[in-house]
Amino acid sequence: MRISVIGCGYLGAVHASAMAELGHDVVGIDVDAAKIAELAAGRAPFFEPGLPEILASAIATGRLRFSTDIADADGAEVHFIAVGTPQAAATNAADLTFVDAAVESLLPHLAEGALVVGKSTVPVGTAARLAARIAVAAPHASLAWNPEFLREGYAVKDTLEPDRLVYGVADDRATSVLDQIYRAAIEAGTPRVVTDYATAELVKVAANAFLATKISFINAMGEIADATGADVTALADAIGHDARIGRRFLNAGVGFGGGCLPKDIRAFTARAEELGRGDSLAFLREVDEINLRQRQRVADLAVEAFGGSVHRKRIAVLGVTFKPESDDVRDSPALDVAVQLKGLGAEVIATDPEGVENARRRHPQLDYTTSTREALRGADLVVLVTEWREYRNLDPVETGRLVAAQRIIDGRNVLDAVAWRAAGWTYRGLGRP
Ligand SMILES: NC(=O)C1=CN([C@@H]2O[C@H](COP(=O)(O)OP(=O)(O)OC[C@H]3O[C@@H](n4cnc5c(N)ncnc54)[C@H](O)[C@@H]3O)[C@@H](O)[C@H]2O)C=CC1
Ligand SMILES: O=C(O)[C@H]1O[C@H](OP(=O)(O)OP(=O)(O)OC[C@H]2O[C@@H](n3ccc(=O)[nH]c3=O)[C@H](O)[C@@H]2O)[C@H](O)[C@@H](O)[C@@H]1O
Repeated sequence: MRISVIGCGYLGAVHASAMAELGHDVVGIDVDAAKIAELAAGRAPFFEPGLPEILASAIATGRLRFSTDIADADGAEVHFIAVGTPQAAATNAADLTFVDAAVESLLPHLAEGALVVGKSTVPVGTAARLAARIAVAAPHASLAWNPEFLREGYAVKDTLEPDRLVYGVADDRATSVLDQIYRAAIEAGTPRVVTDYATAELVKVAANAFLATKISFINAMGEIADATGADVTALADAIGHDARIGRRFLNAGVGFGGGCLPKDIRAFTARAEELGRGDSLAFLREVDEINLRQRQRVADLAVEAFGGSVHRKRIAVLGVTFKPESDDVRDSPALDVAVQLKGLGAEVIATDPEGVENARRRHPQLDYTTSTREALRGADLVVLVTEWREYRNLDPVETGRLVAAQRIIDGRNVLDAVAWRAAGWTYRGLGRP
């Protein structure tokens, strides 16, 4: 099928490449000329494992092009909307400016029978509003909402082999068009839920709200464990054996960040309030607060480690991205901790295998290095906040030779506390004795 993908960020660039990989004829469109120049040259503008390979192979087939000109969407049968929906500047609500602008810009280019397919995460009610707009301005076209569940770091696999497909549609034709697009996944037995717009929009935010709640739940248990000498990791293992609970997303630590979970739970809460159902999602405020407390807790542990002040202490912060296998620093707990410590007067040296460039752009006041050894050398304290494999595999004895003082805070509870203590380190985890 002929497809356009409007918005080529973490979601859209992967989606465009994956659709071409599946055999469709795709044009990716973005207003960011630098991003489009990179993509058109076959280079991924951000770190995402597997993307460079499918990008290059799809471009080589001639089935994938990139453009800054919305007119290049002309003639496509399906137009995916994959632009950002960040938190609005002054409120918790989602900023829909980009979605609205993308749909407006598409209207003159919609061919007879074209299907606009929303992938961006939006507040419930957005699809119905946009469908009404399309019905007036381009009545020969229609709309579906097809939320995306990919995880950064696994985006290519998640796009090609999704857990499930969700279609929010107003008619059967939209379902059959989406079935053609996702034929390979459907033939592989991927569950598919066909529903209305509102349910499809809600499925997406409900899924992220559930994941965020699961993480904050275990972090709340971690706070209680801290107060009682219990071990939250053993607790998570034990409750995780119950198949109804499950062990995934029960890793206590510095908490969740990124371009999605934090802003999605806030936007969901804001939307519920607009709908007069604020009470139903009041618990998500608590989920947010528990989450933000973990960042504070790591900073507090650092201060505690020096008996009350980090002033002029050299602190190595391992990790700046919101999670490993990504260069994304949006709402990163790791970067937040580094900035807090710097603000308290510490000499922070932050390191990350992929995120330094993005972090430096946001927080130029910090010192960065891409070398773990350089970060560790002479440190009075080491703070592990993003669990890249390289940091998980650090050898406590060898690391001990690099630092000035053997103090470590394991903000992700991924190190072997016994081994680190045996090597002479003062080890602190979160919710672990
Ligand atoms: N990043 C992720 O892992 C996932 C993101 N989502 C959702 O997908 C949406 C996009 O997220 P990301 O890709 O992370 O954001 P992003 O910020 O990386 O990408 C958005 C892109 O849209 C472009 N854009 C903005 N206005 C435009 C316009 N009028 N026309 C063309 N391009 C325009 C921007 O230049 C940018 O490149 C959000 O709603 C997000 O919640 C959903 C699932 C996964
Ligand atoms: O809507 C989105 O954009 C996406 O948001 C998340 O994906 P992502 O943000 O890429 O990352 P996750 O793997 O979900 O991790 C989110 C955050 O939670 C943290 N986390 C995760 C798991 C855990 O047990 N503990 C924990 O603190 C991670 O470190 C990270 O900061 C969802 O997992 C995706 O399904 C969804 O599509």
